[in-house]
Amino acid sequence: MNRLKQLAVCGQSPWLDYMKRSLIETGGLRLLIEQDGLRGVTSNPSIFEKAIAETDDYKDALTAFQAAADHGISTIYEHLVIADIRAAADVLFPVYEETGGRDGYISLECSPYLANDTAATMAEALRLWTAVARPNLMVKVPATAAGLPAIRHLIGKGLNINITLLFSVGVYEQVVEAYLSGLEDLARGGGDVSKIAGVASIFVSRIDAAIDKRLDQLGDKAAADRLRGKAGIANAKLAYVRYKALFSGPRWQALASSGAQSQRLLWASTSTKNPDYKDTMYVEALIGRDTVDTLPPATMEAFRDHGVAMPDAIEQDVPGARAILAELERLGVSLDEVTEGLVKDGVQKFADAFDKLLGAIARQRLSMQDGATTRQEISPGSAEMEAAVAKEMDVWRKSGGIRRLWAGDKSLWVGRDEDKRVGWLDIVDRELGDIDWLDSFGRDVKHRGIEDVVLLGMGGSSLGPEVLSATFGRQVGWPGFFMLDSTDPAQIKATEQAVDIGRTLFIVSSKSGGTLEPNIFLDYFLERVGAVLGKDRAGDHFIAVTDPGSPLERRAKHLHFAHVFHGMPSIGGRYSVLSKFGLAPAVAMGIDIKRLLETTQAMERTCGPDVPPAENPAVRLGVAMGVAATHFGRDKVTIIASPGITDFGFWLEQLLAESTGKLGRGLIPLAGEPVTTPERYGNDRFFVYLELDGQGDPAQILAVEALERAGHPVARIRVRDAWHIGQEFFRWEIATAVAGAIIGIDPFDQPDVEASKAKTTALTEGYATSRGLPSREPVFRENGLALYADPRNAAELGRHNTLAGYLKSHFDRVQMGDYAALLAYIKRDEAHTKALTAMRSAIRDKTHAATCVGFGPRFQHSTGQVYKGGPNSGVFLQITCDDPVDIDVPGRGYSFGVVKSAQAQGDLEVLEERGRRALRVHLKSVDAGLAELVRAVDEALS
Ligand SMILES: O=C(CO)[C@@H](O)[C@H](O)[C@H](O)[C@H](O)COP(=O)(O)O
Ligand SMILES: O=C[C@H](O)COP(=O)(O)O
Repeated sequence: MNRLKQLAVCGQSPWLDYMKRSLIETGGLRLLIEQDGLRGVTSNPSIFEKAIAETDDYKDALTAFQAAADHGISTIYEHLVIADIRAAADVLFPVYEETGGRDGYISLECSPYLANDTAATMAEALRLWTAVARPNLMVKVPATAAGLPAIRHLIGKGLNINITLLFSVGVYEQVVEAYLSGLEDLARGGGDVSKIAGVASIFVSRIDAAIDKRLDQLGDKAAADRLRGKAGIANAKLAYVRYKALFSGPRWQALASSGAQSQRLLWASTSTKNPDYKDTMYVEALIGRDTVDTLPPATMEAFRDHGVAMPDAIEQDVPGARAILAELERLGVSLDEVTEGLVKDGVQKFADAFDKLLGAIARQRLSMQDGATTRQEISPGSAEMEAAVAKEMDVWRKSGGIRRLWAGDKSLWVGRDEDKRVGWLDIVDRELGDIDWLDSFGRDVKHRGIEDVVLLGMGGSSLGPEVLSATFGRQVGWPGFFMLDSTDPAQIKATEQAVDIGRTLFIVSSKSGGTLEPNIFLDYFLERVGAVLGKDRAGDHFIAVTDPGSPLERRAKHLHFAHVFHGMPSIGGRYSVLSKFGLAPAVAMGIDIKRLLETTQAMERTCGPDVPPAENPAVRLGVAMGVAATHFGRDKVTIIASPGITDFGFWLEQLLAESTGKLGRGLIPLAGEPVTTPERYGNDRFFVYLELDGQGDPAQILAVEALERAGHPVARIRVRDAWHIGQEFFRWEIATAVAGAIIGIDPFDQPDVEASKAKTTALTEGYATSRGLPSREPVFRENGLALYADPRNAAELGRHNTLAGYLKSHFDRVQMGDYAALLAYIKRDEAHTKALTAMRSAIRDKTHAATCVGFGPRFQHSTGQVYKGGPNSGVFLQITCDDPVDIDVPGRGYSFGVVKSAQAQGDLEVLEERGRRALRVHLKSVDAGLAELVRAVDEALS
């Protein structure tokens, strides 16, 4: 007789500890049932990892599934695995029927990531049970502290449960208790207990592997030789003794009389790990009535070939088994300690296998995408950095960092209210579900013959739409787009003059609704529109994007705005571009937001909670930036963006600076700095090169290659086309949150931006009552330029006879690892940008420091956070100017020029209060003054 068939004669059911698609498709499983008397199958994450990652069995199914639509990694995994489980269940169904539901089962394990989470395990088990929809399924739940209550609950709900990762007899007793209580719950609720089957899987060989190792370390060779390879079987024998006791007596009889089956012991981990042991050792010793033995193919083959079936072997020499375990205890080898460690280790092993499995699926998904997800490559710069990044990546993998991030686990950051700030993670799906309203708004804009759209807003409420407008360009047949984020009177006038006021739609965008700038822009343009169209009709040319219940919403309603779009309180401004803050302006510009969002969805899946760090581009990027900054002082994130997506750099500056720049830490992002040769950069840079496919600037490309060769870390991202810009928003949002966790800050607050806002408001309100701003005496004047410094900075600068002398002294304060920032409260236009760029290049080339340029007050709502709240490594030159033409803010008692002065003054005061190295230069005439300043900076640095 086939030796395997003898097991059934001995009362034991042989199951197969293995699964892969071809086993079912080729009829192999059916043959095992027919020829070997196989009665069931078990699977686990390691088994599916080998099946999916190491065979070609699933290639066609995966291709077909992805051809229909793109899916997330877990969805693909479940699609493949559930199909296998169902197919195997169907092949095993005749066994299930023949044995009256005692055998014929296939097991499917809950995600090992959930092993320490009762509620999530329960939800997952129920979901899998429903999805597989086969009566001969067993859902596997681990015997962890969190698993035990889930086991009882699930049995009570009528599920067949295989309890896995069970090692200790003590825990086994709790498992039986959960089983019995679950059945009693089910009966109490009117359920049929006779329909329930369950097994308790005791892992055998792993116990020996762990104990043998300890024995070898004892230094008592005789004892080690006596006890080696004995503990696993001894432990199983004692478990069997308990099985017989626990499934007898009145409590059990009451259930049995209602048709309940006992929960059989299943021997798992039955292949020998030590080649010195007989390969059928764990099968032969564990034969016993009413048990299951699950065998991997090689063990099954070995037993078929030369196994010896001795009935009731499990009941032989139980006193000997007790003696073995007692001797181990005497020798100081604690079985409890070992088995406890094995549960933890087992969870980690399955999680490791699951990581590999999901990683393999993620790679296969990407390889099928033909570039639908934008690619990213990171050159680490040095071997040390590569090693440090790899170490941190492992921390992220082992601690489930990306899953915790997606779950909003605030302990990943500083543990305040970060869990309430992660609404941006699934915003793309939400917005796709709400797209009709936005579309009808787009039709309305078109229908009304709007010529231009002007967005009034600051920072997170404006930089995203600015990127969208610049990246997509003007859409044929749709309005032009302008954005106003400056209180500079000349800038406001220029915006007003660029549009036809009577045919313009104004989008007032403010998340809080209380920010001063958008509110006073609204005051001004409302009056302008009213003057052209009549006061009563003015409101109809405005829409608002704001959080529900904000002061702006109240104003919008009062003024009869054409539309009010709501943001979500769980999404901070700089993370809001894929919500209404970016989408409402995009629709008004005529951008197909459905296409934009659907393209972005691919990146959302690529960076999902189920994509392990090695395959998750956002984690890789965030870890690289975080490690570069915290371990290598490379905290100057230098953004080089190709033509076509230049403005993305300004959005990214805000995201990185405001998110990470606080508590004296953070990344200092800088965009718009011209590229140069490697030796002109310090060792404090982390470069990011973003290239819009087909629009790469050859000079930038060569420069980036040289940087890589010179050993600077560089992240390269190639954006396929404009539609893929949404993917970048999403990638960088996650990467920033990851980097924030490594830096150890709350990436969702902006305390120092709020401080500046408060200061500006106080100064402007003070002006309205006193008609003046506090004034200061300059420390020096020359050629229409005046220098201002607080006493500390003035003392540090010393006394000089020339402007260049002061500037030299100021920039001499730039040390290795510092950065220099030009903060200019002047009109943002090409000529001024050019002059500031000339200055920053000169400073960079002379000092090798990173340089930043910000136009005020725009930068206050962006990089301003890190300048004030980040490391004290900035040397600031504030540039202010007289405004020859000023504009009154209607009804407020002050002008835009006053607001701008208050903003500059407030900002400088905060910088000074924070001990920053700061100097202000005031230009009487902006153009002549700038030219003079460029000259003086050159002289100072020569
Ligand atoms: O389903 C079960 C147990 O219920 C089995 O698949 C179980 O997971 C396996 O036997 C073990 O994981 C295999 O353990 P090992 O041979 O790797 O030590
Ligand atoms: O980045 C955010 C700016 O400070 C503007 O804030 P807000 O959208 O609440 O007006």
